[in-house]
Amino acid sequence: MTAPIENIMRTAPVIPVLVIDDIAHALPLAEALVAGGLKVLEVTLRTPCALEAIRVMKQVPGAIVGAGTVLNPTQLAQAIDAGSEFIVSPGLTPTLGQAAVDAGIPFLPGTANAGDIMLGLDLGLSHFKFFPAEASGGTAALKAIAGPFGGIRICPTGGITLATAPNYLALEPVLCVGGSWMVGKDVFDGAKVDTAKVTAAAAAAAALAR
Ligand SMILES: O=C(O)C(=O)C[C@H](O)[C@H](O)COP(=O)(O)O
Repeated sequence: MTAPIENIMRTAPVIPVLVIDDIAHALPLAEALVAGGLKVLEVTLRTPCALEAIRVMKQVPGAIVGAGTVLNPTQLAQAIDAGSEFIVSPGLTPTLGQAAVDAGIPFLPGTANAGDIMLGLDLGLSHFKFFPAEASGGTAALKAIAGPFGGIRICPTGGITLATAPNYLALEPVLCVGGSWMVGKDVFDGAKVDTAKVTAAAAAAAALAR
């Protein structure tokens, strides 16, 4: 069975947010990230091969593969069918939230304000993505928004880098951060992936302290 979302968030300090344009990238990319210590992989449903990429990446020993950019119950069902072990969304709607709760799958919905978090609490959720973290005001906004909600745990995502991640990871409600910085466009050359470069960037991210 799927692990609760808190266990997933505590697995590594950083969740790579991946956009897979070429299915040939899926396996080497997942292997390189896991080799660097980033085992939790979020595959965004932004590309035609995303669901297939989830299936492929799940073959990598140690990888915990989930779907990102899940917008509605239809995509939720597709993501679960592909074997996703957790679900991430950019925002939270009552329909998606209820469907995720009913499915019993670990779920990290996007929130950007107190109302979003209150909707999640009403659904019985306690773990949230804070998105878009930098554009929404960064650590100052996160601290202010999380303030009234004692028990919640947060994964900020959006505009975070290796240099800024520690500022978020130092905050009490933050269990991990999400980001795409460790897989730059420059690691792809046609179907090939510069796995050494990805593993090195992943290792730097995995070494961040919480
Ligand atoms: O697609 C989604 O569901 C999202 O929520 C967006 C991603 O989380 C960000 O695009 C990652 O942020 P960057 O590290 O700034 O690239």
